[in-house]
Amino acid sequence: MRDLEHVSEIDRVLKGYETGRDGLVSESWRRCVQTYGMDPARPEPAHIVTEQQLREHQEQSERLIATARSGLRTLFKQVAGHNYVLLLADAKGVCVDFFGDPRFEDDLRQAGLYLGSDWSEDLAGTCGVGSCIVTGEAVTIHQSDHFGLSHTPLSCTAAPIYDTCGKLAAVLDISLLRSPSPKSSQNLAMNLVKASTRRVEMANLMATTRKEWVLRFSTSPEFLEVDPEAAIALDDSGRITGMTHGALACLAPTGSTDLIGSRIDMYLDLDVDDLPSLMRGRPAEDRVLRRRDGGGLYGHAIAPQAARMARSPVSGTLPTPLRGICGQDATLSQVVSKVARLAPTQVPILLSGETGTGKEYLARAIHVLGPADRSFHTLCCSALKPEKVAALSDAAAGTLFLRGIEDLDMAGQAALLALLEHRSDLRVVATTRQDPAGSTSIRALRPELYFRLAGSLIRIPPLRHRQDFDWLVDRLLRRSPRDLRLSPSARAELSGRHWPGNIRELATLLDVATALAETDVIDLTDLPQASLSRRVETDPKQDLEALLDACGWNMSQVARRLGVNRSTVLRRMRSLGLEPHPKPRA
Ligand SMILES: Nc1ncnc2c1ncn2[C@@H]1O[C@H](COP(=O)(O)OP(=O)(O)OP(=O)(O)O)[C@@H](O)[C@H]1O
Repeated sequence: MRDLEHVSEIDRVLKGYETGRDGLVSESWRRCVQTYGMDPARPEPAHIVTEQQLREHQEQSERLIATARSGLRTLFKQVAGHNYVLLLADAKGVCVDFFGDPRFEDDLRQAGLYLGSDWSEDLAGTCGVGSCIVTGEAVTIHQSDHFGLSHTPLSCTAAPIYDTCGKLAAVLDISLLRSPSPKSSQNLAMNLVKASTRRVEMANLMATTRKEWVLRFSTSPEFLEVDPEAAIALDDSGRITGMTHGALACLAPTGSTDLIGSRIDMYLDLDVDDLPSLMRGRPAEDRVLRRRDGGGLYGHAIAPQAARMARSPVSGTLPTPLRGICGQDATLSQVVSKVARLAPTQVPILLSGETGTGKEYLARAIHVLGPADRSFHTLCCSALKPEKVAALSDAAAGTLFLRGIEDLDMAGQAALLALLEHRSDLRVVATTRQDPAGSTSIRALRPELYFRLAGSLIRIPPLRHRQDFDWLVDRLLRRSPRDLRLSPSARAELSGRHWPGNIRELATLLDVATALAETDVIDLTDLPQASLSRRVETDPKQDLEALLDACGWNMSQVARRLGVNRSTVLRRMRSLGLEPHPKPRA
């Protein structure tokens, strides 16, 4: 009787009557009859491929099966007690992996819930795997939703697994031989299967894109590191080379654009050089990504394995995390290429430079280039409590970042020494705002500690001495979702300022100017006064000489930077005993 009802319902649906079935089920029934020529009244046995064919299907999906297995085993453990079976089908619908209770093997085999069964829609009719392949969506095909009478006791929930190029690669199906009547009883199964496919895609992306950056997304900071919603892989130029299916919804929720091959800055206000700042080590709440359409989400970047293992970069081919440190500045370029060679080692590094010159920023890049999956521990040396240091004795291996070692008191020094004595797995990157050669506070450090901290000394020049000011301004402007540029006069005004707060001061000023600018061009009037210009104590001769160096001894350029005329520059030079060079220095 029930069989007759089922057949007559399919007949009515085909004639255009509304019977309350889900749209995707009615569509599939139509395909079964009109496209595949199936007859609902004729029971179809399960279609099982030969052993040889099964081997071929398994070989083609070998890598995906290997990646998926541990996730599927975990899922099976969660649902086994409720009599579910798990099938992994390939993109053609053939079951290539299977988890089920061996006690029901005969029943499962008969129902086609077994290795080698072919669940493609054109053979098996409306079913979880087949309909999922046709629609590309997660589906529940519950009992009489099935087209064929032999499948109507089953309840099948299936979700697609996409490869890293966005092509359907497999289907994960969770099925019950017998289930409670309401379809809603399968809502939990639907959530479980969707979460599992997301994780399989994530694991597959991580396994296949080892040489690229991976950027994971979450709409909540709490889940960013434990269960991200989606991820993409990026090459060095910021082009998307791989993705999980959810990335489309995260990056382009309103359009179904193909992400592969496009640049990340089409979707996010993000440059590939910014990726190191999205790595583990900063609180997830601070790793906000701004979408071009105005929305926001949280990002977690994972460095390419090749970059993490980089040994000695050929000049001009800096590892990605260091490319955002400097533009065309001769002094800083040398510093950065030295850092690139030191970074993959365990050598302690002491970074010196005025406040805001980017010492911590560089320290984080060094950390990224070290061994993978290590922690970044920060200690501020000013008023450092010995207990804070002692708390690190059980901390995970990684980088120990010491901010401002000139502020270390005796108790802090003793605690640090004790820590470093037994933690050779903590690589120290320390900073100081003073010149280690001339600083009395640094000279006062206990020598056995100093030599543990100052393996290699790296000096970061102040912003006013850098030749890549324009590059840095443009880089900082790109952080804004607006496409802003500086007018030439505003640029000249900024390049002439003293910048005692260095990059930090410049970044803050640009944030203010961006907020004030009424058009796409930041003009002189949008620039806040140089109110932060509390001049730092510097040697005027050394300062002017460094500026002359930065401008290749071009007087006019120096005059523009200082906001004075050329003759004033010449006068200052003479009064400080500096002679104009006959030709510009390199
Ligand atoms: N290359 C860079 N690109 C973009 N932003 C940068 C860069 N270098 C530094 N910054 C930004 O400038 C600010 C100051 O950098 P950072 O905190 O690393 O300076 P610092 O030298 O450690 O300062 P302090 O000695 O005061 O602690 C930060 O907001 C940082 O994100």
